[in-house]
Amino acid sequence: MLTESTVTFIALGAIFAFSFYAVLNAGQLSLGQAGFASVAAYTSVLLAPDPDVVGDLAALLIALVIGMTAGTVAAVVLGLPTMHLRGVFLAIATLGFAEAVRIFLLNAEWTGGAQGLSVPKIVTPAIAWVVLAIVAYWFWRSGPTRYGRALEAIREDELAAGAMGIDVGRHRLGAFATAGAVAGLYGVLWAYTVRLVAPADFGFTAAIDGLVTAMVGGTTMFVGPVVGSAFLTVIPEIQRALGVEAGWIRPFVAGLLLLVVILFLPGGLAGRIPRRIRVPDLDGRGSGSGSDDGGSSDDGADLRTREHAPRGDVVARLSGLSKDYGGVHAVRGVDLEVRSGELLGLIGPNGAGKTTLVNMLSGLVAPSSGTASVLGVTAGRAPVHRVAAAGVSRTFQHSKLFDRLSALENVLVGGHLVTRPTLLRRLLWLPSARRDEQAALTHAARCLRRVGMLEAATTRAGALSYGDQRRLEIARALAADPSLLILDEPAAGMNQVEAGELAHLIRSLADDGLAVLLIEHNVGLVRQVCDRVVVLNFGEVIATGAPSDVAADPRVVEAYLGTEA
Ligand SMILES: Nc1ncnc2c1ncn2[C@@H]1O[C@H](COP(=O)(O)OP(=O)(O)OP(=O)(O)O)[C@@H](O)[C@H]1O
Repeated sequence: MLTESTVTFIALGAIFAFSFYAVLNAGQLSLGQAGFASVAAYTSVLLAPDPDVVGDLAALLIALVIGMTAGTVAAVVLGLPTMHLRGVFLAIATLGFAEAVRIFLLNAEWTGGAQGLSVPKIVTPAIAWVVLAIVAYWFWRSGPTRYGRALEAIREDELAAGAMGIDVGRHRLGAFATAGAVAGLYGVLWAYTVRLVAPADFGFTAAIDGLVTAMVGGTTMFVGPVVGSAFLTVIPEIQRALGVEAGWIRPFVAGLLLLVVILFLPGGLAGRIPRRIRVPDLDGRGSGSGSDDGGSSDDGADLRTREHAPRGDVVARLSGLSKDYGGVHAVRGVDLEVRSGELLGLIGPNGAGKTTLVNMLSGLVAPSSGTASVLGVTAGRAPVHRVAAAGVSRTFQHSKLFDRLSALENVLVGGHLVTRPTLLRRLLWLPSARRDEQAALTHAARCLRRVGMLEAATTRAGALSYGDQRRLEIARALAADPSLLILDEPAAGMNQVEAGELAHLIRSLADDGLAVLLIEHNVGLVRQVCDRVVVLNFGEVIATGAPSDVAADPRVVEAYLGTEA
């Protein structure tokens, strides 16, 4: 039989685990939650009114609000200087913060030192579970929103998320602040459950406990923390029922479970629950069946969500653009214009500087000298998500898909810039949020259909064939409704039939009025589809012109195509 306190502790453990889930779901490993919880607990215990004066429930509610605010403020104050840190560096910095808070609380006089401060017991199992239900509701409703998907995209591939127009820094700080707020709730509930707030309860062991609970439960599904907490809290009960008294069994089993989860269940226990996403019925005949014919059934006009420059207008102007890496001149003094509706091929031998050039165009790499003006934005000065917002979308030489998300979810993230935020409206259950989510889904499904991949909508991106992954990257880039689409070796790894279909697709995109910059080693494909070709060699433009003229240029033949034979 579960005792009343076990039931309460399952809820508290789950709430604390949610504070880890909040950041792990966005790909950040923070161990500062115990610090946020203790700041929240002490602040609320010191500031909240006496229950004898205002009543138990009112006192607890005020304490929870104070605690949540204190936790959020602590997280933002810590997050601002540490958000550029990644992985283990962030973990160490946040752990350092939590330890500093603990040592301070231990040694300050007004905190009662190691003895702590006594607190009235107010929290009942019902209260703990109501708070848990509210926290779980937040994560349940926020998951399938534009915001929730952006966080998952950052977790899967931060660079690609930025290139889709997601402000990575702001979203990471948002996740961190959420972790602070939830840890704050936990700190207050803990204090008003155990009748005490003392530094020992918010040490390293507490942080690891929260992390293990979140990891074991699962960090990709909102029920994970509840599953993890129930599992780990119940272990001692089972032990007791079996008559085993050893106190080391729970931490031992927890450690073992963490090992098993990391080795065999990277998504945790709840990760085994399949994610469901309904593919919109685009033509009233089921999810794409019969219409998935490689892109002819959805013309470009259907995917338009914003105004574009008229055909022939310059969308990108590069002048004297150069990039040096130490002594390596990757790109040297490139002058180039790209126009709307033009399919421009960029070719050159390995190491010629093609990727570096498009990385500068898309804002990923700052030029050493020269300027690149792209759709009104100066590349190198604007962060990558601003360049994307201006209308630049791209694929990458090495696939940068969000592997654990389905094909449809990948494309939904691609539509970040052209869809409306739905988080607050979904929390309030407003019908307009449902309509907007449905519109985003339909847009994503159309993009998938455009590249002939609607039938793979629910397949995990990581499980797709190489050729399909390349097409999915194009669909994801198209979902942003770009004015300039940069394709970095899209045909790499494709067979001849697939490359032929791809050529047809790329040509149709330019015919729809898009400016397409195509980097490709497949010279046949470039000659077949491009209006104009630019050849780079050792970072310099050695030829520009119609594909047939460029192919006949002796410098190109020598530098790139080898001998004339
Ligand atoms: N981050 C970097 N640091 C140092 N050198 C770099 C970096 N990125 C590129 N380079 C160098 O710059 C040059 C151009 O590289 P880049 O990847 O742009 O060429 P590429 O034409 O795209 O080649 P490939 O066809 O093989 O992809 C190469 O000599 C490369 O080693």
